[in-house]
Amino acid sequence: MEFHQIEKRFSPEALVLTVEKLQIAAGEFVSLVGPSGCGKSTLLRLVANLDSPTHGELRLDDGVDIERAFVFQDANLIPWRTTWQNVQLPLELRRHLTQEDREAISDALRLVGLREEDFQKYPRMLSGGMRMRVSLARALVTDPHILLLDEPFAALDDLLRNQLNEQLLDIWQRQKWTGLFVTHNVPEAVFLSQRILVMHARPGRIVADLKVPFDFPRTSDLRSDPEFARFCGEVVGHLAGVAHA
Ligand SMILES: Nc1ncnc2c1ncn2[C@@H]1O[C@H](COP(=O)(O)OP(=O)(O)OP(=O)(O)O)[C@@H](O)[C@H]1O
Repeated sequence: MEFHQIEKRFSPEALVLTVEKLQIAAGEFVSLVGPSGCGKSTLLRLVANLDSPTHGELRLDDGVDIERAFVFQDANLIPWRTTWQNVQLPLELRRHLTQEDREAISDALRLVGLREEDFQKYPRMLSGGMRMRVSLARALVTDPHILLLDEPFAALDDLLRNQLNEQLLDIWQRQKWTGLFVTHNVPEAVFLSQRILVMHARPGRIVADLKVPFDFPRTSDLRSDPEFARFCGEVVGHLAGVAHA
């Protein structure tokens, strides 16, 4: 994925996002952190092709039909559809379902930690964490090359967020889609990512591109490593505009 001199304006006088040059390799997991209004969601929407740049070029792999899936903070499930039917939706919109599709739905649901007894439940019968798992399964079932996640776990408590972070990382390690993850939570960004892009507002721009210095696989123990706390402090410094040594 390559950004070349991208600019996004919603009106001629307001430059919302500017990205001179940015490259993200296939299979990378990158987080975007920054204050409210700095253009994180706008950047994701450009990659998702839900919006287009005012200027510049955003290139995805040449000649390949890039499958993109989006997960939002709100699970956005259809209330009158069961768990299974919600996850089936993106496949059903494309084609007549095959046995292979049914297996893919079952695999996606199990991968995110849902059990067979949950498959026929309606969203109102599920907890917030389970609804988010369904939303994640609905994105994964399309076998995306790029997974765009816009604060997917922001509404969940810390314990559940940590657990879902560990599962997401585990899924990424198995499937190796390219992950673009927006969060306000610095430890979450550090735990998940290989790279963190720190953004500032007015105009929205990337001010730091940080390599996260921890190996994979990562386990929950990493969060209590003093080096983890130190690196989180470094990211916070960049957010505040104070570069750390
Ligand atoms: N469709 C739109 N029309 C006009 N302005 C918009 C539109 N979408 C976003 N903006 C503006 O663009 C700027 C960046 O918005 P964006 O949602 O990308 O920020 P963000 O960093 O994701 O913020 P948050 O962390 O609060 O979600 C904001 O000033 C916002 O008001």
